[in-house]
Amino acid sequence: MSEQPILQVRHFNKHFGPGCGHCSRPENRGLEGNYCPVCGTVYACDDVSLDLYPGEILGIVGESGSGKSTLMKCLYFDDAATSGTAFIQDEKVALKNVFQLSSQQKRYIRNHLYGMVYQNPMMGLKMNFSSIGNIAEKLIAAGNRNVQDMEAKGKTLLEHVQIPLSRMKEMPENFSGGMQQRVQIAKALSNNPPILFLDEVTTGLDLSVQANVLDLIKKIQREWQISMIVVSHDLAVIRMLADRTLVMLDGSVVETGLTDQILEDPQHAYTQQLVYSLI
Ligand SMILES: Nc1ncnc2c1ncn2[C@@H]1O[C@H](COP(=O)(O)OP(=O)(O)OP(=O)(O)O)[C@@H](O)[C@H]1O
Repeated sequence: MSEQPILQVRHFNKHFGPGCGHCSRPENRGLEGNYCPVCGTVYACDDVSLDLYPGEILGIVGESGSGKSTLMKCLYFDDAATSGTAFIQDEKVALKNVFQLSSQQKRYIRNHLYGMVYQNPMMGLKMNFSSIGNIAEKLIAAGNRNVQDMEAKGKTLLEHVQIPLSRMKEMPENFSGGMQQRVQIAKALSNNPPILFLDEVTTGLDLSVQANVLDLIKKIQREWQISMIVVSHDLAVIRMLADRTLVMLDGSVVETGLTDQILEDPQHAYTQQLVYSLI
């Protein structure tokens, strides 16, 4: 791929705990899974590097506890990275390690460059605001002030994610799980972000609803050319969406490549297990 990545992460670490003589040297960690048996420090993400290219969907797959959500949370600044670098291709923050920016600069990135869709809609939506009010909230954070413009934009987005406009004044708490996810997606798209994170967005939904949300994500990617990172424990979801895939196990990346290539010729024993479970 010749283009520059829109997001480049290098040697990212997120550890929970103080570390000790037994585990603090990477070459001699002696971990059990992802934690130190001596001091209990959890190495949730350990030396993770990735590139996200313009307009692609990068899938991150791994079992529960492999560190996928921790990676998303730190990239989205819901949590602080322990160490490592992340660079975004944007004139305001170019060449700056975004993990080390001020909270004001991080807010700029969240409001203008990032969208996030959480597994739990309660984390991404204000359940006691109307659906269109949720979108307006994000638009206001991104600097919009014109009420008519915001209403027009909110309606367009809700239509785009197939929420009937007759229900736009309703609170998401009245909606089904699939509808809540679609409102979350509309909200996440409202600031036209070049980068969208989707963390287990179909987990817990019925299969038919899941298929509907996955189709919507594919449609958005095709039409808007947004770069996306899609996290799932389910390789079938990643297979449907991702151009390239990164496989995580116990906080580390064990395999990365084109999704088709990983599905056809998995190299790591854990990836082989994941692929064979699809058959
Ligand atoms: N605040 C925390 N304190 C201590 N350990 C944590 C904390 N948050 C996450 N962990 C640990 O970090 C590891 C990675 O968790 P993470 O939630 O990122 O995994 P995951 O792959 O997203 O799995 P799941 O989808 O089940 O959340 C786990 O061992 C988890 O217990």
